[in-house]
Amino acid sequence: MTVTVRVPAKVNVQLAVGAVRPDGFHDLANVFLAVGLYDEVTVAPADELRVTCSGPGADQVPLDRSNLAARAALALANRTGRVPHVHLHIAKDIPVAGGMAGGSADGAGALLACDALWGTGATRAELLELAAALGSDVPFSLVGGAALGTGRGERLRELPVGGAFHWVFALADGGLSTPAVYREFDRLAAGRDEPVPPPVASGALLTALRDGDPTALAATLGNDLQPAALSLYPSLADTLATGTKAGALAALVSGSGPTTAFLTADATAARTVADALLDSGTCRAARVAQAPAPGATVLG
Ligand SMILES: C[C@](O)(CO)[C@H](O)COP(=O)(O)OP(=O)(O)OC[C@H]1O[C@@H](n2ccc(N)nc2=O)[C@H](O)[C@@H]1O
Ligand SMILES: Nc1ncnc2c1ncn2[C@@H]1O[C@H](COP(=O)(O)OP(=O)(O)OP(=O)(O)O)[C@@H](O)[C@H]1O
Repeated sequence: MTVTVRVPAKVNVQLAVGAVRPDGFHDLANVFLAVGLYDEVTVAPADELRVTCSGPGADQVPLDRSNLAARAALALANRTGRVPHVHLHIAKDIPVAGGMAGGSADGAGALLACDALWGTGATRAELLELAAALGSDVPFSLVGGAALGTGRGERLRELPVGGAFHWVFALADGGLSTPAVYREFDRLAAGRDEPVPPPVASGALLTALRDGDPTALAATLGNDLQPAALSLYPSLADTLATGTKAGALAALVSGSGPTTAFLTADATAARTVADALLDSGTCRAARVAQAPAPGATVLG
């Protein structure tokens, strides 16, 4: 028997970052939106725990026990008294180290797939607690749709979304390390006179999401990690400018980057922006995707 779970990528439509906490994490007001780019995690019984990976960037994904899918299987087995002898296969389509929660998606996918394979009977709350222990973005990968994440981003309140949003994602060469981007955020903050304000979700942004209004959403998008990502990867500014010139309603760095995200008015505008980004040579690839997308889902 095998179980396959499909899990979406995310873009942060608002990422408000507070000061660094004593535990090294930052308090966030993190408005997640799941987008229609997916990894698939397939689990099957095996003689020992084994991870394989295929798809773009698969060579950069660790196949040992540091892989988030492996860690998820081990955590669930430990919690429910199972032996974690499974083969996990990850079919990657979410850019690796791209700021779109690819590893988190695989962690959430493996949790749900192993849960279904083993019939653990774990509750949704237990799966969410295990997910939060794996990483700040992992609970959202389970939930999908749109949600406000507080704390380090792991405490979720699901949000209503009133329509489809059309996005383009420009994939960059190489990746950015999430801890390095947060460290750069701290370095830039230390150079300013005012302390970092507490992170607060924008009411106007939540209304724009609820109304399914891309123009209003474009006016309220924001990513406090963007200056840090641009500082570490300055040429992203050219990619952002190219998409804006091609008619995107708004352009921003996705999470910790280096993927850049472009909100467009409709599917036609999305295609135009994607073509312009590709022609410009300011990115490695451009992908069109709709949001919101459902969270981790067992297929078949
Ligand atoms: C940038 C985002 O993707 C936006 O959704 C997330 O905040 C990062 O989430 P993630 O990759 O799941 O991060 P984790 O695996 O929990 O943490 C990795 C590292 O990122 C930094 N980190 C992460 C989340 C947070 N609220 N504050 C942080 O400072 C810490 O250095 C931490 O050691
Ligand atoms: N299943 C996995 N898929 C991809 N990377 C993984 C996985 N498990 C562990 N990693 C490690 O995590 C690092 C970050 O990869 P990931 O694709 O999750 O980045 P990201 O999308 O920028 O993350 P986030 O948006 O959550 O900050 C990789 O460089 C890799 O070493």
